[in-house]
Amino acid sequence: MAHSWGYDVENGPDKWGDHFPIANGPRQSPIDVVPSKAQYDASLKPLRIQYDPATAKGILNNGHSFQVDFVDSDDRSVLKGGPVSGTYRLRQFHFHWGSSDEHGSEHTVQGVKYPAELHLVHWNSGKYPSFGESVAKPDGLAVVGVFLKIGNANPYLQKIIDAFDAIKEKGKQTSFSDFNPATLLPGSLDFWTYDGSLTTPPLLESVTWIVLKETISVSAEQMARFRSLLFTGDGEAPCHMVDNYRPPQPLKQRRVRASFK
Ligand SMILES: NS(=O)(=O)c1c2ccccc2cc2ccccc12
Ligand SMILES: [Zn+2]
Repeated sequence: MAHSWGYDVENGPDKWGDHFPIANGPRQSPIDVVPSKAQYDASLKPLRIQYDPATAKGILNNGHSFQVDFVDSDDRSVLKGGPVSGTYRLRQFHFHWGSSDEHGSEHTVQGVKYPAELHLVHWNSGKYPSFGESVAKPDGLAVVGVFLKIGNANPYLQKIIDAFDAIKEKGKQTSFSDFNPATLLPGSLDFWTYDGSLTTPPLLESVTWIVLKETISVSAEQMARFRSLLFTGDGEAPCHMVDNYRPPQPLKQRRVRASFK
């Protein structure tokens, strides 16, 4: 039977190493970012992010999170600069969140947990012909992480939340168009960066992580809507999609660089 990883006690992060030994590898994600130990690197360029809302394609409940997928057949929505060389093309974004507002993010900042974390997934279109080709390469992927903090309702998140009724169960998807993910970015693009991995199986060590220092807002009511989604599919006993995060992993021989003093 195909391995079905998840976030329960019997198939969750502590068990992933049984089928994916790289779970104990040298560059696993997420990590706890310790700002005082991050090294300011003046050679880091400003992040250049340019997304075309017309590339938004659909929204899917994949049974682990929900993701918004983008047309990635050309370079209309791209990330450049920061710690990466060349052009990385936007593929999808998704979130991780908790069962309460006290936890849910994957990265933490000196032990501080946020209620949710947004991941914008990009692949190295300047060097590889496709996402599939890039996903296992050490410089194949770049993921921008953005922390969500409880505050005012976020009108840009609301457009995503309004689609949740159509994707409540695992496997459900619907069209999702004319959306600019740049509206989900904070005012400052100051970031920490380090070499890491996918935070879900297959945990491939192919991600340049770019974790933004500034948060975006989400209301407690909006977070409750995230928790209305289900891990389970039609006909299964319903299980709410919550706590779909991997805890921080050992930093090992890595350094974390900061784009700001
Ligand atoms: N949490 S994650 O960003 O590592 C991640 C991906 C990262 C890179 C490429 C594809 C990814 C697909 C994911 C699908 C679900 C959850 C995390 C995912
Ligand atoms: Zn993620």
